Amino acid sequence: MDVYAEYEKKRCTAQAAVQLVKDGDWVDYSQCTSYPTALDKALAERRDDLHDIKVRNAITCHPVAVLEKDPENKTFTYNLLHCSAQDRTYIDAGRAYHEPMLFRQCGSYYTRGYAPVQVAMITVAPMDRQGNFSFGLTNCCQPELLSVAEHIILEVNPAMPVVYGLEEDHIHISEVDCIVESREPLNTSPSRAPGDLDRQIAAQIFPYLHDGMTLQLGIGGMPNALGELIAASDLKDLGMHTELMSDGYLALYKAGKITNRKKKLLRGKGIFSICLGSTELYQFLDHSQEVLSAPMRYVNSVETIRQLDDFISINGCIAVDLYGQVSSESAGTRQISGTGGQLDFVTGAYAAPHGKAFLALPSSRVDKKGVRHSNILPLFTQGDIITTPRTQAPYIVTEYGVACLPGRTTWQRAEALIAIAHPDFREDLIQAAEKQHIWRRSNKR
Ligand SMILES: CC(=O)SCCNC(=O)CCNC(=O)[C@H](O)C(C)(C)COP(=O)(O)OP(=O)(O)OC[C@H]1O[C@@H](n2cnc3c(N)ncnc32)[C@H](O)[C@@H]1OP(=O)(O)O
Ligand SMILES: CCCC(=O)O
Repeated sequence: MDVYAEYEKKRCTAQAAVQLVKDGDWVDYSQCTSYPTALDKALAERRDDLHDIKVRNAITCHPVAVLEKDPENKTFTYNLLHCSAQDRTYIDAGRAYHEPMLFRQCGSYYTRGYAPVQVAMITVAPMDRQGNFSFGLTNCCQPELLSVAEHIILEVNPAMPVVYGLEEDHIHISEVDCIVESREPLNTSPSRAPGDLDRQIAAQIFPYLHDGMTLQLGIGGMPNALGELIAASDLKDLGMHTELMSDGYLALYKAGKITNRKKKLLRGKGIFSICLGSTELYQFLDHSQEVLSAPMRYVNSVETIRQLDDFISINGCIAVDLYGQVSSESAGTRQISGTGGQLDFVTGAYAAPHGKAFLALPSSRVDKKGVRHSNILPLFTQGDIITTPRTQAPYIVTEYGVACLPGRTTWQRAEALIAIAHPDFREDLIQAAEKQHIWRRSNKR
């Protein structure tokens, strides 16, 4: 096959490519940095001649053309596997919907037929001489999505780095319907910079870290603060096995902290599944032999993580109740993010020899009226979604300390969690624990 002739045959404008979309279709934008910006704009222009188009995506970094062009959602329904700050604005306005998932299972929703896809539109790197397009920054569920899509449109962008993968890391031109060339800017990080509170929380986790461990850092300000702390520390020979590759890891690579030399699995290689950060991070990954991508079903699999000795997982959460139930994705019924890989990594870290998972949160928050609320609650009553059940609750961290929950009774949990609650709320929490019959007379006050 002459791959260049094939390329010319399939190359077209975004407007021509989106003619593949038909009434009633599910259109999948994949996730995060593979967002097809030019195709999204072209699809939006078809608002008046299409009907009932369901678009699926995750972690949107800028306004979505199909929603901006269709303010009454007459044609397009937007569905999200994981939510960013941008996505929250749409969900809050009743203009988008969450699709709950576990990241390690997300690809199987496609292959088992639960998540239909008529048209997949993804951004990839330019074609190589063999006719392959690298998935670049988003490996994620790309293999499964592309295996079931009835039509595949590639948005080829020279800004997308070529990222080598463990196994599936590209698509061949023979499998593609249309190719659209684009120079749209890639999505860059919407992640929050760390503040003082994040640094205080990160400092509580720091004593648990040691040379040679393999690290998974989640999304949010606190994991970024921890990255800063480690970069400035004496720790050495760390490994990277993470769902999300972020600028926190770039800082660790630049500081020489990550060598992957001590990893028990894939020694010498850092592994990720999706990447979101700065342009500098994307350039760092281009043709890297040290950092490889892999599908989410591999990276987040408990079977994989348990082979990593000394595995430490650190993620953020929103609220915890005195039973040890953790909500990391909603505030009441307000969808904030998603389960993402949290439960995968909590489960995997526990299975790994010497593994530990930390879920971190500020002990309280002050609302817009200046009123302080505890993030450690007697019990959840407002419809909050439980991301990590109490049976899997790991180490919970606030700026006041660390509560280790596995193997602890209800009264021990209540005591450990109240000890790391904001001091203004501890007495109320003790009274609530007494009423809930999870406070023992000999508990400390
Ligand atoms: C990389 C991997 O491998 S990822 C695997 C792990 N995945 C996960 O852990 C997923 C779940 N966790 C998360 O998504 C994040 O860690 C979070 C949301 C818990 C924290 O992330 P941060 O960026 O630090 O959150 P931040 O403090 O900026 O708050 C995010 C939003 O939640 C709201 N929020 C946070 N806490 C509360 C609360 N207690 N009550 C009400 N709202 C709250 C904030 O107001 C903000 O909303 P807005 O931007 O619309 O105003
Ligand atoms: C991009 C991070 C997704 C997750 O929280 O798992």
